[in-house]
Amino acid sequence: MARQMDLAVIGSGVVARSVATAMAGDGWSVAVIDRKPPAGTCVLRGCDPKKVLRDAAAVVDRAARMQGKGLAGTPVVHWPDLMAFKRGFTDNVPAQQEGMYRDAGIEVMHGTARFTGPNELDVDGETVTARHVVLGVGARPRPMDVPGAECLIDHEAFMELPALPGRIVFVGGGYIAAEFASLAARAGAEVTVLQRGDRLLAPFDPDMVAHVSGALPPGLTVATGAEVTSIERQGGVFVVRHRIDGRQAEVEADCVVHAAGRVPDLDALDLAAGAVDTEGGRLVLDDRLRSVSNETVLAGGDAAQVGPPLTPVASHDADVIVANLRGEARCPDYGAVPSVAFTIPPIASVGLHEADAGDDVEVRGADATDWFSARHVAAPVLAYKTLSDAATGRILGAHLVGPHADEMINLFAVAIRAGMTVSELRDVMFAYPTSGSDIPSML
Ligand SMILES: Cc1cc2nc3c(=O)[nH]c(=O)nc-3n(C[C@H](O)[C@H](O)[C@H](O)COP(=O)(O)OP(=O)(O)OC[C@H]3O[C@@H](n4cnc5c(N)ncnc54)[C@H](O)[C@@H]3O)c2cc1C
Ligand SMILES: NC(=O)c1ccc[n+]([C@@H]2O[C@H](COP(=O)([O-])OP(=O)(O)OC[C@H]3O[C@@H](n4cnc5c(N)ncnc54)[C@H](O)[C@@H]3O)[C@@H](O)[C@H]2O)c1
Repeated sequence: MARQMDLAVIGSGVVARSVATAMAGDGWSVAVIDRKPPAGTCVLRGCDPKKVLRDAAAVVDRAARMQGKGLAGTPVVHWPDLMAFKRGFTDNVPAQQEGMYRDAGIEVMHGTARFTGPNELDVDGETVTARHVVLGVGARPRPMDVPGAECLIDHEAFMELPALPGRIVFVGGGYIAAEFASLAARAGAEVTVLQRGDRLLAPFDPDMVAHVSGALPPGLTVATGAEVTSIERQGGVFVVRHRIDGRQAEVEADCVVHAAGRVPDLDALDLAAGAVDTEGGRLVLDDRLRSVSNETVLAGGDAAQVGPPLTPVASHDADVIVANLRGEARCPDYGAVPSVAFTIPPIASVGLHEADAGDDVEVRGADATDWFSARHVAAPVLAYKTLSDAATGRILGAHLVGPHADEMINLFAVAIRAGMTVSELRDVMFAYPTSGSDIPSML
């Protein structure tokens, strides 16, 4: 006997939770289906646990910088204790989420969902029919076609390691490599990042990235233009071979981590059976996040990757999906999505990039490492770049690196969303001495 629902949501992350609770609140019958314990990537396997590890490593970094400046004795990361502390933020969450769903009258199904018809799903042998299906299935590590790829562990396994390996290689040079390498090096590992591209952190301003690359801690080596060609297990050690500057090189490691990008996790869904079109491994969606071939199916977040695969985007997509399920006609707006890579120091970005700016855009930027905000914490880097419309003064973009860049970027996001001009933002009184009080000098 099939379960008949108004809405089946596949996934239980940011997209799924928001859509499911909103529609259940409207009186719809809703099922949330996940093959993993509910709560999704950000809370259980991504942003939150990563930030716990990273912020502990940042304490070590800050203390090390202050040696001889009033602090003596550097703290060390005790990995097993840090893991236990991290688990305090994750272990209870699935049960809490199940309780929350139950209280909201939402059915939680554990299993892998796949389409068996345009409005019908199979969930490990159980049939669910639904007027609408929302795909909040997220992303998975991009399959790597190199010999020995099975030796790679992913970020999830990395965050479960009982002990920090002595030597770690990260394959890739984006968010995951930069953040995890940064924290692992501060935690005491010898870390190598093998990045195929010509710099770390391609989505960020190249000048800000250069500051991050120039402030790498001891124990962290970044090789750019390095394409991994094979990984070989030799006893308990891995040999990671790569091509760099036209020659072959190799590096040994105790652990090799996949950080080479994530793709929408669509394979298990049998989308053809659901009449849901894909192209090149991506869903084909209209401007309201509906499948072009089956309008009763909508998708958002990392599964859709219409906007950048970030939590605030997943949350925004969920709002758009809810509006469209309610019969409104809403399109997503990805203008001014703030983004932070929680490297040590953090790097942040919002809005227009210099590379995309025309002649009518004013760009101001500087190395501000000699400002008080950096000097009083012995920070090795503080730099900024701001962009504004030359004619109207409207703020269009901001790119930051250094202490509190991760928080400051939100102030710029507010200014851009609110359509503020340079003179309006300069007029704001910021509490002093805070990093926010540097903002008028950045404009
Ligand atoms: C290591 C890491 C760190 C990150 N840090 C940040 C950060 O600091 N800031 C930020 O903004 N973003 C960060 N992100 C990105 C952010 O986590 C994602 O953009 C966000 O979680 C996407 O949410 P979602 O709802 O689209 O999917 P997810 O939260 O990934 O949910 C998808 C769920 O669908 C389930 N699923 C998939 N297929 C099926 C199926 N066929 N049947 C049943 N269930 C299925 C999966 O088990 C999963 O639980 C990070 C990502 C990673 C990997
Ligand atoms: N702080 C955050 O917001 C945060 C943190 C972690 C992850 N994320 C999200 O998760 C997504 C996935 O992260 P990611 O770091 O895996 O991907 P990414 O897309 O950020 O970076 C992948 C990098 O791997 C490199 N690469 C690909 N194949 C390679 C190979 N064979 N050899 C060497 N390098 C190779 C690419 O050049 C690219 O720079 C990101 O796009 C991001 O949106 C966000």
